[in-house]
Amino acid sequence: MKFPGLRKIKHYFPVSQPKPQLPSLDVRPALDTYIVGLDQTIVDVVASVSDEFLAKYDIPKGLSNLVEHDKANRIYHELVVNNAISDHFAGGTIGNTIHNYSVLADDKSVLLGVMSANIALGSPAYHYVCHTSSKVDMNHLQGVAGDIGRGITMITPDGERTFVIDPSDMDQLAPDYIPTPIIAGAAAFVVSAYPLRATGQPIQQAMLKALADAKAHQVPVVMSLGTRHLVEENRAQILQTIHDYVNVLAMNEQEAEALTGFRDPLLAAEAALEITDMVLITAGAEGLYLCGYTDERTKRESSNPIKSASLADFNRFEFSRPMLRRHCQQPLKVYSHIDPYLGGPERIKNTNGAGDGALSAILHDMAANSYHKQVQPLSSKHELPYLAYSSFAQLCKYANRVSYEILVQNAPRLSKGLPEREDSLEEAYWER
Ligand SMILES: Nc1ncnc2c1ncn2[C@@H]1O[C@H](COP(=O)(O)OP(=O)(O)OP(=O)(O)O)[C@@H](O)[C@H]1O
Ligand SMILES: Nc1nc2c(ncn2[C@@H]2O[C@H](CO)[C@@H](O)[C@H]2O)c(=O)[nH]1
Repeated sequence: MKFPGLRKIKHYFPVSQPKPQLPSLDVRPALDTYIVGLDQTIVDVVASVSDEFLAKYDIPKGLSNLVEHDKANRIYHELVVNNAISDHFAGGTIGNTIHNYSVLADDKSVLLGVMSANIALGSPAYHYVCHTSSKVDMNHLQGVAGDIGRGITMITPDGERTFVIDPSDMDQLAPDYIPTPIIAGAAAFVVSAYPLRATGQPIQQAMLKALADAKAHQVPVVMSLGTRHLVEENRAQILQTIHDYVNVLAMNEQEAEALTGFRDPLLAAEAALEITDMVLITAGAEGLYLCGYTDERTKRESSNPIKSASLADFNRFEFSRPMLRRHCQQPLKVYSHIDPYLGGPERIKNTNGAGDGALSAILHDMAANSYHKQVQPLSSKHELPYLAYSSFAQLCKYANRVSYEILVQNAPRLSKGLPEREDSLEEAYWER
C-alpha cells in the first residue's frame, strides 16, 4: 500500500513493514488490504466521429446509450470502413476505477463480472485482459460462452465522448459468483448504477447479493451513477438503492441534478447527504466537490480562504476527516471544493474517465485508512471510526490531481501512477 497522494507533512505511514508471507497475486482476505468492484465487463472501442455521424444514427451526445446488437454492428462497420477506430481499450466504469486504484495504491483489488471462457486473439476479452493491471485479481470472474460487452466510444472534435453499448454477455453475472468472504474482507465495495438498467438480467441479482454482503459485513459501499439518462430513467430505484446500501456516492453535476433536482452542486450534495454519508460531485472545468459528515467533536477549521456560494462559508470545516453519519454523535455536514489542478491541461483531447479517476483516489485513501488501522490500531488517527485517512480538503486535492493525470494520459485507465516527487505539486500547488 502506497501513501495516498503527495503532501508536505506525512504522518508515520507503515509502508515498509515486512510481509509475513510470500507475495501472492490472489487476494487473501485475512492478509491483504484490497477493494472489490463489480462491473459489466466492457471493452472500449475508441473512434473519432463528427457530430453529423452521431445525428445520422440518432445517438444522444455525451451519454452512454444501450443499443441493439445489429445497430451497434452497423455503426462499428461504418467506423471500420472510415478508418476511424484508433484503439481497443479495457473499459467499464468500475473496471477503470479499480484498475486505477491498483495503479495508485500499488496494491490489490478484485474484479467481479464475466469474462469469455475462451479468449481468442484480438477478441474484446483479449483487449480487456491485456489492458488491466496485474494487481487486479480476476480469479473470481464468471466464465461465459460469448463476448464481453463492447462500448463504442465516440469522441467528437470538442473532446466530448458518447457511448454506444452492445451488451453481449456482460449482464450474465450470476449471484453464485459473488464470493461473500472476499467482499467481507474488503476495505470497500464499489459498483455503478449501470446494472440497474439491465432489467431482468442475472447481474441485477448478483449486484443485490454483493450489496447485501457488504452491508452485512460493514464494508463501505461506494456507488458511481454512470450517466445522466440512466438516473432519469431509473431514479426511484437508484434512490432506494442508495438509501438502503450506499455510503459514498460519486456522480457528475448532470447526474447530481437528475438525482436531486438541484443543478447547483452544493445544494445537490446537501440533498444527497440525507440518504448517504459522503458525496463526490465532479463538475468538469469547475473542478470537484467532496461533501460528507464529521462529528462536531472532531471538526477542524480550514486555513484556506473561506468560500461562499449557494451555501455560506461552505468549506469552513474542510480540514475534518469524513465519518459515516451513524458514527457521529452530533453529525455536521462538511463541504469542500477544488478548482481543476493547475487549471486543467492545456489541451483536453478526451475527458473520458476523469470522474472515475477522482473516485479511485478517494478509494485509495479509504483503503489506506483500513491498512493503517490494521497495522497501527492504537494510532490517534483511529480514535474515532473515520471513513478515510485524510481530510475532505486533502481528498479533494488528491482526486483532482488524479483526474488531471487521466486527462493528460488521454485514457480512462492510468498506464502509470503519479510521480513520486513533483516539484510543481510541492511548490506551486500544495503550498498555495
Ligand atoms: N475542461 C476541463 N478543464 C479542467 N479540468 C477538467 C475539465 N474537465 C474535467 N476536468 C477535471 O476532471 C474532473 C472530472 O471531470 P468530469 O466532471 O468531466 O467527470 P465525469 O463527467 O464524471 O467523467 P467520466 O464519467 O467520463 O468519468 C474534474 O473535477 C476536473 O478536475
Ligand atoms: N459498466 C458500464 N460501464 C459503462 C457503460 N457505458 C459506459 N461505460 C464506461 O464508462 C467509462 C467512462 O467513464 C468507459 O470506459 C465506459 O466503458 C455501461 O453501460 N456500463
